Amino acid sequence: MAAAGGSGPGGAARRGGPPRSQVDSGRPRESGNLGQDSGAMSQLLYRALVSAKWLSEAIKSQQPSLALRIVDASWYLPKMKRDPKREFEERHIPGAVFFDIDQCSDRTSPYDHMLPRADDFAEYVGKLGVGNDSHVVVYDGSDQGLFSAPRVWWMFRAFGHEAVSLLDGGLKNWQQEGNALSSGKSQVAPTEFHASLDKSLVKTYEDVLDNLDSHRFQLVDARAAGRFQGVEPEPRDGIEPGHVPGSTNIPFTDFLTESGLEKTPEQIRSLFQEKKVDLLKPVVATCGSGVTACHVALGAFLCGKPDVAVYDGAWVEWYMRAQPENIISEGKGKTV
Ligand SMILES: O=S(=O)([O-])[S-]
Repeated sequence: MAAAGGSGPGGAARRGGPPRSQVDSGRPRESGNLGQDSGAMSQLLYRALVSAKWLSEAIKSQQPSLALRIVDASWYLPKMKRDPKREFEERHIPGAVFFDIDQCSDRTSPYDHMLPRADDFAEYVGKLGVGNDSHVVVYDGSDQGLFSAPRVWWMFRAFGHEAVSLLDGGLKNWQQEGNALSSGKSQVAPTEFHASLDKSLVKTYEDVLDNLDSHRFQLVDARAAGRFQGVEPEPRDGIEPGHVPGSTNIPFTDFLTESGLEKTPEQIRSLFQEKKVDLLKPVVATCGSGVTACHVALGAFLCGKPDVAVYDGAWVEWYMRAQPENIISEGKGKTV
């Protein structure tokens, strides 16, 4: 599965990538184009999701021109008591490498897995054998189908790598469809990767604070409804539940079908409409720590809106830094 040069997926990405039929068998991914040229838009969107069938055929064909690099980005909340690295060694998609979301982060920040510097990201993914010509396919092993993988999809895009897809339905669906698994540590040849941060895809505490008055963007929070409302506990010690004033709640699970596949763009567009989120206007996604927020960015991407930014510090940072009046909660809120 090592990335190959020249006519690899970097080239594919520049040409618009493999034909849609090759990418996503059976589940149409055409989306509304929000007023943009539909040809250009479908070229842009080809990479967002690949099906298990496509990936399994791509692995079997071993075509160097695909320059495929499969990435297991499993990450779980501590309360779930799962060890994603150990699980990776027990079972993963053949050829996959393990991406550690906590490791590939700004380790100097007091907040969880904040984006690393571009050079650090480049060094980390280069060691995983990901080059600028790689077509990266990301998945995770969650019960939901996809949980943390969209974070890594978004990280690649934030660092300028557009040739990145998610495996629809994740490892769960891969296994349900009877596809092969491997075990053990991955062996990869390191390569070079150059990264450059697209700052428009990242928002800070100051941006969200400023937005309380300026209303420049719509803030969508992907946490479960009870955490958003303030009536169910946050999973992190010392952090009470609640939400940023004026934000809208769309739990990340609402973007998925019961079987863990991504909903269709039409269903996702209705979801945004029901929640009165206007996709023609700026949208920023948030959640507990910047992981599940990326489902909002993915959902909008599938509807033809690739510019949804993520508030990286998310609720943990907001709760720690905001004044009590800016913690909206039906529960305890913030008193000091
Ligand atoms: O806490 S989380 O929503 O980032 S998984």
